Amino acid sequence: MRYGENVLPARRVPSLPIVFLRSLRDPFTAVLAALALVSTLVAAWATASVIAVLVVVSCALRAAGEHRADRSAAGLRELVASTATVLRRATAEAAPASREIPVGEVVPGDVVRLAPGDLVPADLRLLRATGLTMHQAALTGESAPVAKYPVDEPSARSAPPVARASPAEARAYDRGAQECPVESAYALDDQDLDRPEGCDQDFDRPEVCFQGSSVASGSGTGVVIATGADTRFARADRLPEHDRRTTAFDRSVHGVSWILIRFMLLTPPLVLMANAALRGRGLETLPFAVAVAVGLTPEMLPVIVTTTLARGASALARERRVIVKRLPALHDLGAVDVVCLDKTGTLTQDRPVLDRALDASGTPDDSVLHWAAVNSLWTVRLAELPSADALDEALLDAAEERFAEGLDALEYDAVAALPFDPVRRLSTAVLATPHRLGHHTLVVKGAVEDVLERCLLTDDERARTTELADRLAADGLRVLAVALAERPATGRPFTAQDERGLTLKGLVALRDATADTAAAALAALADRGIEVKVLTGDHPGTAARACRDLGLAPGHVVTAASFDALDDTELAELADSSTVFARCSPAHKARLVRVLRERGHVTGFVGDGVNDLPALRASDVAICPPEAVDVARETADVVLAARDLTSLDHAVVAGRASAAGIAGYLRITLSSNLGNVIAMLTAGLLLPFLPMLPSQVLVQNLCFDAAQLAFAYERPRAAALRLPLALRPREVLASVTGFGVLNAAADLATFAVLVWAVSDTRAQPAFHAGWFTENLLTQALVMVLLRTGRGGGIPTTAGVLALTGLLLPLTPLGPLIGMAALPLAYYPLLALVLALYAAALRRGARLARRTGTP
Ligand SMILES: Nc1ncnc2c1ncn2[C@@H]1O[C@H](COP(=O)(O)OP(=O)(O)OP(=O)(O)O)[C@@H](O)[C@H]1O
Repeated sequence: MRYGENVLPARRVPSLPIVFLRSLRDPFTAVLAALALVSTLVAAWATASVIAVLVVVSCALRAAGEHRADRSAAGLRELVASTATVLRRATAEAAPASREIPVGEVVPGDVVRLAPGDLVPADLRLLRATGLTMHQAALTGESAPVAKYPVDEPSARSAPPVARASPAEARAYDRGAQECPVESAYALDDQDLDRPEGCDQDFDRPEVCFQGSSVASGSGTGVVIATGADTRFARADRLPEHDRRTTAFDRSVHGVSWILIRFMLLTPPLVLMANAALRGRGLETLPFAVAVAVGLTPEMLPVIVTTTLARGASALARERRVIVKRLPALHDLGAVDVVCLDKTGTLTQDRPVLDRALDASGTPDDSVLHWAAVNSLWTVRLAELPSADALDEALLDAAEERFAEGLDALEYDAVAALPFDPVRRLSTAVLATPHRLGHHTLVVKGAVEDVLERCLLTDDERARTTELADRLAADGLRVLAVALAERPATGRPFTAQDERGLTLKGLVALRDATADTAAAALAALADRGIEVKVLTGDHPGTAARACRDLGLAPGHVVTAASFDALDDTELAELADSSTVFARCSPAHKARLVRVLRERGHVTGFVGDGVNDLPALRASDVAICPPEAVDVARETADVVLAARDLTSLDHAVVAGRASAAGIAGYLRITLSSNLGNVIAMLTAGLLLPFLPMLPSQVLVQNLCFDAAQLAFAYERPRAAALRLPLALRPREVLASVTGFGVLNAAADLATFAVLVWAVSDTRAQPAFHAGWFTENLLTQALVMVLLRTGRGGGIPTTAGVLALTGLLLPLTPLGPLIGMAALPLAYYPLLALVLALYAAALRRGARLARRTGTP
């Protein structure tokens, strides 16, 4: 292949060595490496080597897990990858035809068609455009859509953003495919290939659509000028930081990690100072201080997190056909307590059929359908949309059926079109008025309020039409108003300003059935303690009726215009207490999601259209059905199973299972580690010698870490799946501190036993062995008694850990790391301490379950 595959270099799955090197950048690893360095500097070779082993083992495990996860995520992404619509000839003689091809197969010279919601598959120079606006936020950071239009001279940047087709172009539409100058290709000229270098202002070029951007509205046709690594996106050395919001995962797992890292960094100086002040010890305690800090680290956290999430995601894909594209999103799904959904295409099928066409007085009138269909036909044709949107398609189907001449009844000489745009909620076609030379007819259709606002009507007429539309909407119908206007032909391009002083023609009402699985899905979400909110661009009446039909009480429906004046705090309150929000623009939907998140809700958003894009980006978890437009699928973290909204419930359950696994691991590891650290510090100050040698602390750590890998294979209990599971660092740490203190009490009781049993406190090796054994036994107990799930072989693993604790000091390895056999009298007393500890742990775990503490 001459140009290679059209894939961004960054999109390729990184190789194992690269993933390994990347895992070294983990903050825990960095701190461990720093501690190993400190140990090396003071020639504490044993400590340094054990830490190095810990680092290598945890990084290798993590890299293997991540590499597997990356590969399977790439495989899963592939399943929902977007395609591009190109014009190609099958053979050199054949006529060019429009076809969908994988984005990777796009080559320079291909002619690509763009429609709302499409991702730009490569860098394109526009040949034609109609009302085309692009989201370029990924390239420029600018969130408002920018207009794109072809210019004769690529350098002529002052051309206005027109939404116009020349009459010749319009008439030639049907011949367009035959005339299109393609082979697989369009003859690229030097100017195309001479792409300007370097400066970001390239992105301002109106005639070029850049890979990395997506179509906000309108349509266009362009020739590919660069693919893969040659695109401006791939070559840009400075792109704006992708402002991915901080998600629930960042706040919980990362939040806990950073608190721990601060503790780890503080521990060595504190241990040194305390030992110096109270025991007069000097730098010789440094290896011990380092070991204590290492003892606090949950080294396996990244491994457990990656493995748990990757296993959850691949099971979800296999069993439920739900694709999780960004692994931490699975954890976030478990924490979601509010799900916002758009209505059309998510709760309804988005396969509307015409119900009736009425004039302004409510009398059936086929001419209203005629003009609505004329608008649909010409906005779709002139905009060269690869496919009509569902409302337009329904109107065209109805017209074909209703009028004897079928679609021929709609043939006019069309001049221009302003395609539908979810912000304006209108579409306009401009026709050469038949038999009136020099006059144009504007045919406007759209949301009732927006069309009426542009019509010449008395207050009475306006009120009557609004009432009629409300009645139709309350019946669950989707209502569009149709209006006309005649204008003298001026030769200047048509703009939105021309849609004024219209004459109302009437209303068309369409029926859209609710999605088959929507009612069951809403009930399942409510059962799981998730609040559902509907955010739609549609009429409040239609939205309320659809919700009622699905068993969701709409309450008072809030319209977007009514909350524009509210500040964020007021809106957050309103958003919290209301269920349905109608007439929302894309920005309204995003604002609602944002204020809900700022109020502390973990918010998922399910949407399928371009109008949902800002809200998808603003949410904690962006979710879409597989039929969603390209850019929604690209933005989404989770793509649901085809036509099955109940798969959202399965995804939530899988999310809660992973979050519960991670929470369980954190509680067990951290409480155990914290207990050990508190006990060691206290004992260190009371004893004339170190309570454990650094190498012993680290070996014990290694054994515990290895045992904990079992947590990645645990299944949660049903109780853990009942409610949203948000890990809040403060709550996690409070519960960890409680169990940690309990653990430290058991350790210190053992310390007392040891002082008694190993009567000669100078018999350090026996003392160390006693404490080593007790530590691993208490850790085994914690694993069994504090776990929140089932399976995963935890009891067996805990058994092996306990045996290691009992037997290791007796093996040749014992003396090697400074341990000796213990007197037999120690064991019954140790059993007593453990029994008391187990009883206290049970009570604590019951209490934590009752109070819902993680
Ligand atoms: N092709 C179209 N031509 C003219 N008007 C349209 C067209 N499509 C939608 N509308 C009008 O614009 C309104 C808003 O459309 P938008 O696509 O933003 O949301 P929606 O499809 O109604 O609902 P949701 O936000 O739930 O997907 C619609 O309710 C309808 O009145």
